[in-house]
Amino acid sequence: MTRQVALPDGGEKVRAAGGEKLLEAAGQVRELLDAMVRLDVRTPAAPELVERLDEVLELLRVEIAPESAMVPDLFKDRKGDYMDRSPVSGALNPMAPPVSLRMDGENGVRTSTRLGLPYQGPPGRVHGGWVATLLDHVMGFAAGTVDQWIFTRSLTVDYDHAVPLFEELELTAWVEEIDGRKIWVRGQIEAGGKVVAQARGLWLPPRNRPAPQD
Ligand SMILES: CCCCCCCCCCCCCC(=O)SCCNC(=O)CCNC(=O)[C@H](O)C(C)(C)COP(=O)(O)OP(=O)(O)OC[C@H]1O[C@@H](n2cnc3c(N)ncnc32)[C@H](O)[C@@H]1OP(=O)(O)O
Repeated sequence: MTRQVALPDGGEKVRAAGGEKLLEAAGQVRELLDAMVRLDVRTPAAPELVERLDEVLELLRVEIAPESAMVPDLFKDRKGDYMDRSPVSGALNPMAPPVSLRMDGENGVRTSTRLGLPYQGPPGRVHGGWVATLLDHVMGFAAGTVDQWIFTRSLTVDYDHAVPLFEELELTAWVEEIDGRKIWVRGQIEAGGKVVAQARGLWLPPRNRPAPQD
């Protein structure tokens, strides 16, 4: 198995393919998500919001692909386009903060991000599930192989301190050990120069990859 890291390109390919406006729209929906969790329940803007969003959804209903068309074939399709829709680093997925990754030496990846209110768990802190998601994602890329999919088999997270909202978070992940198919990875999140969460995990490719056709 070739272990080679391939990082998402932050929407560069989407832009090159003429998707500039769609990226802009994804940014607007991201802003909308943030606005939704900051509105008062009795906001007088609600009726108009419903009406306008209804119009937007009507516009999209004729354009969107069926769900099944958006699920890549595990053994055939390339990962690149799919990554633009990822819930963590997908430039086109408004749920994604998004997190854009860069290399950190030969065996690691690094990123920084800042999470707002849609990601709140305990007051002022990032939801623990999202802490694990961020680590899982960044560690998955550190483990990444370009020639096939790779899955998290085990992930143990230590929540050492609060992971704060509204502050720059530094995420790093690096390969600790490779043992045949098994890739062991470590990851951590720092805030204000202190490690606030750390993780260790095991990544594996699927076992039953079919033989190449030609
Ligand atoms: C441009 C794009 C690039 C993209 C890059 C991609 C990055 C994507 C980033 C996104 C990231 C998002 C990430 C996601 O969202 S990944 C989504 C969440 N994960 C999954 O869905 C995975 C579900 N599991 C499986 O599909 C299978 O289990 C897999 C395929 C992983 C392995 O099935 P396999 O058939 O191989 O069998 P096995 O599972 O029994 O076990 C295999 C081996 O492992 C050993 N073992 C297990 N646990 C432990 C343990 N705790 N300590 C020590 N050892 C442990 C175990 O003993 C065995 O060892 P051995 O007997 O073989 O010696």
